[in-house]
Amino acid sequence: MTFDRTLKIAPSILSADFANFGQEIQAIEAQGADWVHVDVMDGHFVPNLTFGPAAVKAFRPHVKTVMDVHLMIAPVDPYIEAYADAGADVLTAHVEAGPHIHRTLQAIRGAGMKAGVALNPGTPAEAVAHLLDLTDLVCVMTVNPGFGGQKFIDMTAKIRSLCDMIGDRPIHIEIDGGVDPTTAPLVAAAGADVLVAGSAVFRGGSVHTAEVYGDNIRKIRAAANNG
Ligand SMILES: O=C(CO)[C@@H](O)[C@H](O)COP(=O)(O)O
Ligand SMILES: [Fe+2]
Repeated sequence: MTFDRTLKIAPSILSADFANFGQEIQAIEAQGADWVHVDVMDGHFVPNLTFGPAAVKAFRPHVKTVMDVHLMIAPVDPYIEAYADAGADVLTAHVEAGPHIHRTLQAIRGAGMKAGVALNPGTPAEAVAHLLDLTDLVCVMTVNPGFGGQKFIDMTAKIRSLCDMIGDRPIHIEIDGGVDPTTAPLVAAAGADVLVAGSAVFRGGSVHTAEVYGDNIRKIRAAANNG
């Protein structure tokens, strides 16, 4: 995985058809997705439950781009090897998930993956200030994590602070939650390069009408690039 700052759209398969993940992943990639975002929830760190390492491993052969795994679980450390074995390219843990995020990021890199750190809306940018040498991606949550389809919370001031803090380090800034053609220009202009979008990509389409996914992805990308 090489680093670049061009805008990337990462559809979240949380909004896909849960009976059809393989075809859904193939459809979004054929329609222009740059990364595939996989939301892992444990019913403890967040009040929702999705899938674990065995399911993520089953997604892997379908993902030809980058498998971006967002862990909304606590604790994280006991599962890092399992997600490496499942084939995650990027593994993101929440800074709020435990007291030892520094060790967690070291372990993620040690297991051969890119290390991401996510910030809930209530957590300040400064929480990652001493983690940047261990971090390949900072995920700024623009909803409280747990569900797709929630209303965007404006975090543009936090994104700008992170950009200043990151400087020219090769660290992606990812935005997750409520991204659509209206909100994408705000976060792109503030400095984000990876835009996660679930409902705004899958809305109105299916694996049989995958061109709808393509239209949705193009609209988000065009809005972000023109913003
Ligand atoms: O991590 C999460 C939610 O906790 C996200 O990745 C959502 O899946 C984004 O969904 P939309 O807000 O784009 O519908
Ligand atoms: Fe996510």
